Amino acid sequence: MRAAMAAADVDDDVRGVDPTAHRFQAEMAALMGKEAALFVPSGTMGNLISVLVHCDVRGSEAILGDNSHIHLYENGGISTIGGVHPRAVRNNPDGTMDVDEIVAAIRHPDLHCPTTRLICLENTHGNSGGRCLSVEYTDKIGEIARSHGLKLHIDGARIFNASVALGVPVDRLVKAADSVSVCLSKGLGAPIGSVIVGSKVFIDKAKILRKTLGGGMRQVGVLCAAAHVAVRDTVGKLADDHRKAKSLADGLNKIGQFAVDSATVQTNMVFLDIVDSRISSDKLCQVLKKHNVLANPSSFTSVRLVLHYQISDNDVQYALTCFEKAVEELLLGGTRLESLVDGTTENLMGTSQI
Ligand SMILES: Cc1ncc(COP(=O)(O)O)c(C=O)c1O
Ligand SMILES: C[C@@H](O)[C@H](N)C(=O)O
Repeated sequence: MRAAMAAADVDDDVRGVDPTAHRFQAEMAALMGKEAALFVPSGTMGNLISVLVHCDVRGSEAILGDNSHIHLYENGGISTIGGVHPRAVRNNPDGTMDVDEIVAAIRHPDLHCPTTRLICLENTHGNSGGRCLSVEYTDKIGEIARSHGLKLHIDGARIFNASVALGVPVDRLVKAADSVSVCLSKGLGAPIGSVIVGSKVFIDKAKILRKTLGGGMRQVGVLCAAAHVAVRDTVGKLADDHRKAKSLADGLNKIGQFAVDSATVQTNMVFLDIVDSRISSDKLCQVLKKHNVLANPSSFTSVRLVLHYQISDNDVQYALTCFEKAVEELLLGGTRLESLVDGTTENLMGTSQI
């Protein structure tokens, strides 16, 4: 990937003449079954641009999940920057929103109300454990959008994980969407960036908005070269990430203090519940970090683990031993573990980021 970056043929992308950016964008548009594509610095900007292009009239409203990334983790950008009103609909545990609740949220013309212009989905759904939205569900929401004169955007930060887990080609999975934002810098392993895909008219507007937001980049071919390698070489490794996630979940379920609903482990994420009240997620993550196992508390009693292709099966087994040691330390007050860790830390495997 670094060699591809160094060798990239580059020029000024603000003037639209970076050849590697052109090639990568054309490749992604074809792969996703859309007319055009645009490289952007982040998934947050990809979602923001997409929503603002679809909702380019004052008083617009976007229907989105109350547990979605756009609604929770993008600083409310669609409102604070774009003046778009969010209409949050309850996310189900599987990441979907009930069809009838979406339909009920669509505004009827009324002097008192914003105008619905967009429905946003998220696939896979991050806060639901990386679960996949089916192609049937996506098509159904697309049909609802079309029949009501609305657009459909998919936050596809991990859309390739969904495609691989479902066994559905990615262009088929997003066929109903008017736009998709795809993260290259997550499980695909590129150092930075996302790409948005849609119609040529949509992408032409998106390009202007990207510049407005300060996202116009110059020799961006350096980054697109990495992104090309990521899509070419890593999509084929995602199924193995998913297999290792299930292996991690199975191992965690053998430790009495933890529980994982294995049915929710569909891709590369594992959300574990701590079923021993003596252990908090913060403390657990702190102890794991001492052993180079990086995890995020997702609530006081649950922890999120995300796998990627550089995590080996041995790393998964190593992580499981670290969970066992963490339990000992947190329940025994660190007596036995300190002696264990002091004497053997340097023998433990290298950095294993789970
Ligand atoms: C589902 C989802 N959408 C969008 C984003 C935003 O991506 P970025 O961190 O590149 O802004 C993330 C975060 O990583 C995400 O998990
Ligand atoms: C928090 C969010 O921005 C990030 N995508 C994550 O899943 O960790």
